[in-house]
Amino acid sequence: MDDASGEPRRLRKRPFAWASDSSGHSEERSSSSSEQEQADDTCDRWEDQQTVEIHTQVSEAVEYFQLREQSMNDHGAPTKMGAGPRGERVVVRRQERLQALRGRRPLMLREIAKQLRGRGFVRLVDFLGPSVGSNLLEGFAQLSWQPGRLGDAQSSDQSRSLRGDEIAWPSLSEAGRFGEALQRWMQALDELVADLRLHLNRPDELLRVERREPPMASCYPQHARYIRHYDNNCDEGLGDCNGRRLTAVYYLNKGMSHSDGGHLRILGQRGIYDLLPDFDTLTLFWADRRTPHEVMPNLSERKRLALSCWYVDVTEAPDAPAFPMRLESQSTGRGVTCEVTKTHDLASQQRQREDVKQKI
Ligand SMILES: O=C(O)CCC(=O)C(=O)O
Ligand SMILES: [Fe+2]
Repeated sequence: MDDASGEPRRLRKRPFAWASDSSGHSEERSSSSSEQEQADDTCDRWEDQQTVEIHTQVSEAVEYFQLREQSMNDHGAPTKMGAGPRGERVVVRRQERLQALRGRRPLMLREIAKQLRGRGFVRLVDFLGPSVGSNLLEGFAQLSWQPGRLGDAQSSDQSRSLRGDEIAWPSLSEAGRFGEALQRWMQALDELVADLRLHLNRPDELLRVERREPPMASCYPQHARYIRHYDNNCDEGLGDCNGRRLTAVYYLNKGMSHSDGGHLRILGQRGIYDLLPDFDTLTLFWADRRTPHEVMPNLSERKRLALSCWYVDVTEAPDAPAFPMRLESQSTGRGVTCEVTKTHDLASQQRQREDVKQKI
């Protein structure tokens, strides 16, 4: 893929360059912001030589399949990083930094952009407040659910053991409190992404992201998991390119603790992070090959509930079933009403998408 400057295609950033100590744990080093930026620059440096490119791609593939094997053999093993003090401390520190910038939106946006660019994900707590979250939660009871499916697999016992969630597509035109809450959520998310476009304006970031898929609700019963995968398995225009650039997942699980499992495990460029899917928390991460991730088994009897949306670069996938997002940034916004999409027939398009979604 050529970049905006018209430079020739070069090697994609290595997706698996996280630092790991000999125990297999990864740790974020505390670093000054200039060191941090230097590290980011290093990540952005490209290799030019063809041989290096081929070698790197082969070892990435091998590494990825080893990771997948590891994921499939985990069988609900307790999480290593998030449950332990180190990984959690890092995630919490980042969150606190963001919290401190609340009410100062321009600074908050810069911090969100920095975290996304630097480690591939960002976690925002107290995204909408308890009443919107509770109305969403209430509405989940009225959705019609169906099994989530892996790319090529039928809904067999084996595929359910790899991906055990149930999914549904709530309509933004739902009546009552649920519909209102959905629209509030969608609007807040669209505004956030629109604002972030100003900070994340590279071609492989949000530059060409103007659309999003219909939101998807997910429900993981006890023991359900989702093995390691990418949400968009596109490699420089090759492979299964669905245009997804940014994944947003908003969680609805009250009173969760690490012993409940169900973490979102992100294999980021700087480490492995287990993120607790707790109530009113939003996680954003790159949907493409920069972010292998998985949902760890839900060890609790309570269902793990979330609402997701994928933001799409249609230049990568012109036929993607995606719709215009609200593009006005909140800072300059004039209160344009959130576009309401009937998800009726979108559900069948979405199902087709789920069928072809490449799972590793
Ligand atoms: O619910 C989550 O934390 C992530 C789910 C996921 O990876 C997906 O639906 O593709
Ligand atoms: Fe995913």
